Amino acid sequence: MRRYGKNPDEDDVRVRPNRKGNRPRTNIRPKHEDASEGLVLTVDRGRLTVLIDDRSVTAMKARELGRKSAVVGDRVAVVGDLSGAKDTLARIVRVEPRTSTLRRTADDDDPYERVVVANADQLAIVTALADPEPRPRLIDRCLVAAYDAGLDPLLVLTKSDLAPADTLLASYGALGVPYLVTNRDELADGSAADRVRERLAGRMTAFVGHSGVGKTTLVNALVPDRRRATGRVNAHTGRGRHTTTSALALPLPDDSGWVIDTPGVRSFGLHHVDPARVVLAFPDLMPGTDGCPRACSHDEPDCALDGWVAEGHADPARLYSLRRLLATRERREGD
Ligand SMILES: Nc1nc2c(ncn2[C@@H]2O[C@H](COP(=O)(O)OP(=O)(O)OP(=O)(O)O)[C@@H](O)[C@H]2O)c(=O)[nH]1
Ligand SMILES: [Zn+2]
Repeated sequence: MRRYGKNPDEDDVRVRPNRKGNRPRTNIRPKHEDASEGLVLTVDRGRLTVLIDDRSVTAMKARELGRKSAVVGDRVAVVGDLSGAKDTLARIVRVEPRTSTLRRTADDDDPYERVVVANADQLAIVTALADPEPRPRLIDRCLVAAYDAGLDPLLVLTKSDLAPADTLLASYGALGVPYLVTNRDELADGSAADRVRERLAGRMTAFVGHSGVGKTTLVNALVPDRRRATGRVNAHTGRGRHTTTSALALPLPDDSGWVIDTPGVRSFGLHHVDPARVVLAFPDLMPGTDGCPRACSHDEPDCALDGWVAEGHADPARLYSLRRLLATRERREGD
């Protein structure tokens, strides 16, 4: 399996090495020194909305980018008509190196990776405590994706007015994932948004969750002028509805960070995940992997972690949690 972007400095472009060496790649890319820097706010059918200074500019990929894609959160260089006026179309000539790349596949055996967002540093995993019922496997999968991409996870448990959070929290205790619990009253009086906002300060946080968990309600509470922001974006993409069909980056008030709302997910395929990166999120277990066979998945009989933990070097609940996350890749139920 080919892997991409495991190195945060690595580009997302899928260039095959020139094995034959008969056609050296030349750098024909014009310099575009006059290009302006922008941030991709959303993507809709090949049209990207890019924030340049304070303007939303509609742009498309320049041909020279080839198969390289620009996704929400990408920093890009843009040329052409940058006025943001109606019916203008600028060109994206460069995608800057990403600090992170959150990916998913539709299914675990689906090799087609889609990049969900670029440059996020936190993943808010939104789960309702009821209506719809929490789906721990989906949470685990999102956690694995976050760890793989190097994003800090944040668990946001909504609708605690409908069901208590203790059972779910107990099963995540050993993982040490930071969490917040919100309910309807706190949404109404603004305290839910205030508490969530504290965790978002200065960060770019992608919100993921199953449809109906209250993600949009929460994001709207965090970004009070969202309706205006989405309205503006829609004007440029020509889309009349404001359903979340593409990820959308929204600035938090007072320049205090970015929220990226993403469409509700039913599954989070992990075909692309490298187990060796998941264990990096368990620094307390890392020394125990020294005795592992080469390319150990840490979920196999020869894994040295069992013996090491049995010797008392780490909390067995931590190894159990790691194994649970690693095992979530093997399941095929689609969640
Ligand atoms: N009881 C209760 N209902 C809530 C709470 N938060 C949101 N809801 C309701 O849950 C329903 C779904 O909320 P949305 O914000 O649309 O859910 P979503 O996750 O954005 O769903 P998609 O847009 O389909 O991805 C709405 O009817 C909300 O009013 C909560 O804390 N308590
Ligand atoms: Zn191992």
